[in-house]
Amino acid sequence: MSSDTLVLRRPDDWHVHLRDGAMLAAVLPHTARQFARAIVMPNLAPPVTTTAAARAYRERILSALPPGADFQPLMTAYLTDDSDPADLEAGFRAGVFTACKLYPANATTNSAHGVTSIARITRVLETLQRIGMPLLIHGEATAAEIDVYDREAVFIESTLAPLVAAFPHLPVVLEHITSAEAVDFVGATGPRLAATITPHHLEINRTDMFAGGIRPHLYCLPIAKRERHRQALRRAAVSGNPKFFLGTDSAPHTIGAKESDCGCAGIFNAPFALEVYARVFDEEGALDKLEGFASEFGPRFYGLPVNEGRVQLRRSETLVPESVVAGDAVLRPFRSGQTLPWRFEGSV
Ligand SMILES: NC(=O)N[C@@H](CC(=O)O)C(=O)O
Ligand SMILES: [Zn+2]
Ligand SMILES: [Zn+2]
Repeated sequence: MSSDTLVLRRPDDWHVHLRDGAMLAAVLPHTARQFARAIVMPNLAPPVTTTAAARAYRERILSALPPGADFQPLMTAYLTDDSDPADLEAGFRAGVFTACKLYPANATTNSAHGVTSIARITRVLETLQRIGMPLLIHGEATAAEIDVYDREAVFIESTLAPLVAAFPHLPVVLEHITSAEAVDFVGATGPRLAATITPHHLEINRTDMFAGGIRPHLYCLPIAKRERHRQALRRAAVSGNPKFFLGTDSAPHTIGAKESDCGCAGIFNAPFALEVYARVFDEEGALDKLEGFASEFGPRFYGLPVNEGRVQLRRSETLVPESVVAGDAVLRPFRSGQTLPWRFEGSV
């Protein structure tokens, strides 16, 4: 393999929003082109809270796949204060659910039905620990008085640390980490705690959100932090530590919903996700660490086999278009207008 081509075991995306209806049809081909499997977030409106709803959503995803696509959606259950542990267990044992998702109520997009306090879901957590079903967490404290840039660190201290201490055998993924505090906590805690890292949090800091004016397409939650946090995330991603693996958090909203008086949180990065990760690992002199991060550590954590196929990236300039037209919707992809140094070429 020359240094201008990069062949990887087929990667998976361990955190993605595929949405529903016309938006699902528009964004799914981008994820299915680059990834073999994806952990599909359940924050639809209404949210996917039961095995029956997840089964139906999985069918809609499979029906929306382009002909010939080889892609497996891995479904998650949106936890509420009223989640039924017996249904979650049945859905997990039936192979419908891969994991449960904990949104603190009102932490992010479509989280109004989320969990209001961990004490409300004690029986659920006991069940998950007993059956080995992973708990995926949007880790932000939600009290209005907490500064938005501190919400992840406060959540770790006030909620995550006691949770992992109370449930030491529960597999937990702290999703889309954004801070040095998260890197340090995940690194220092036992093997049942892992974290996903997005392409955008590896590339942008909070100042980039205001470069020359407000940049609504760089607004996501948890919000990008100071440069020192971005550097900590980059070190974690390229470290070869299997606790840190790929999760794009591709979260499409229409351009209209982003460029608004009260714009939505979420960055649509699915079309060029691997190209951006490759640029980051290349800049860090760590292209040899990309395969573990993208294709091996996630399956290992979830107890799933790694993919058998291989994909190729080539060092070749790739212009990211200004927009991706998706039926009636127009979406702005992450890094629109930029030229990326890598190109995803598909299976080899
Ligand atoms: N990341 C985001 O900013 N938005 C996500 C929700 C989430 O992952 O928190 C979305 O669904 O739009
Ligand atoms: Zn989230
Ligand atoms: Zn997300």
